[in-house]
Amino acid sequence: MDAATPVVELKQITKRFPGIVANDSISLKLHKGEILALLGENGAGKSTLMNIVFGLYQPEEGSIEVKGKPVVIDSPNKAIELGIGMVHQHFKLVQPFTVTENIILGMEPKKMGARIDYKTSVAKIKQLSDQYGLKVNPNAKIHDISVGMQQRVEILKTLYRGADILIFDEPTAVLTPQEIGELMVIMKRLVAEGKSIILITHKLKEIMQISDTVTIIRRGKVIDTLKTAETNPNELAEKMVGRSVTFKVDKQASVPKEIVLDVKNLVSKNKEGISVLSGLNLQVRAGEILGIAGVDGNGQSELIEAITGLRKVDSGIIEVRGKDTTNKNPRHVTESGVSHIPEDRHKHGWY
Ligand SMILES: Nc1ncnc2c1ncn2[C@@H]1O[C@H](COP(=O)(O)OP(=O)(O)OP(=O)(O)O)[C@@H](O)[C@H]1O
Repeated sequence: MDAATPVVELKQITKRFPGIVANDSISLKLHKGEILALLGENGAGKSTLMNIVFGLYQPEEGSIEVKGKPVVIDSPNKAIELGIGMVHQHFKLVQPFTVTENIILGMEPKKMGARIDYKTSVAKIKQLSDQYGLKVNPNAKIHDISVGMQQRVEILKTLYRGADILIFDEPTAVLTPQEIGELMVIMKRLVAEGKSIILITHKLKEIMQISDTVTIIRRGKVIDTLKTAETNPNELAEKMVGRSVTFKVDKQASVPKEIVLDVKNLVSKNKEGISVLSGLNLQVRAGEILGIAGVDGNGQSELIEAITGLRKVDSGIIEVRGKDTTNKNPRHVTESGVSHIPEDRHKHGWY
């Protein structure tokens, strides 16, 4: 394979679901040592495309070449065999197991009587961790390490299996700003060592910071492929949504009036008895927008569920315009004047 041959080339990939063309004749190329960002709004078709590359879906039309050779990727095992690894947005780790146990899980020898040499695995993981600056302790238990570190275990899992093409699915959604910085450094290190990366995202800042090339998809179609150095967030946003976008909001200072939502000392526990909301207080006044900041998984979803009646709370009070709606059903809450636009409209919405 000469240097100009893409490590992955998708040629006119089409994938249909009932009533929708999720991928419409998509072509793209990933070169060795490159970070290619796949940019698109929710529902644009990014995950479908990457699930095809990772062997989870089969396209109806089109073909794939890996390192210049036509391939059929009919399972994740086949993808791994071809050197393709996926770092999922939702980690697939067993909490009470160690880093090493998680990494070797599923790679046990098929031959009767053959055993995995745990010590050798630890040494190999240590070596990979050092080589790519991952700073992972092979003997740590997953439930004792941070989310950022867990993501690095997922990266190690792909490297351990010999991946040289890594797909990252919205990797920064679960990270703190500091962890995002660290991930960027790791991605740069991976490509410097000869790996190639596809980064699925809709975050323009990260694309500008880290990628070499951007392919924009909208409604299942490739809109454009641009060199990152030759574009800017405005152009990317316009191509992503299909109309001009302004980042400037002319906003007058709000004049908040009476309290319309009052949340007092809210406590809610999950099935394991761990508090997901621990004495939370907030007030929203008429005429104001209240923003809630936080990394995924810190109780935002549970708070929304509690307010909208989808989750029972263990103690505390929720009042809408002075009326107690604590632990009332969603219909009651809706009739009290609360509506909810869910984060994932496919999973929780009705349109
Ligand atoms: N298994 C499926 N069955 C039916 N329709 C699907 C399936 N998977 C995806 N779709 C549809 O295909 C379209 C593309 O979805 P896809 O998940 O690939 O988009 P995306 O760009 O990854 O968006 P997101 O960021 O929300 O995941 C959407 O309209 C979605 O509803």
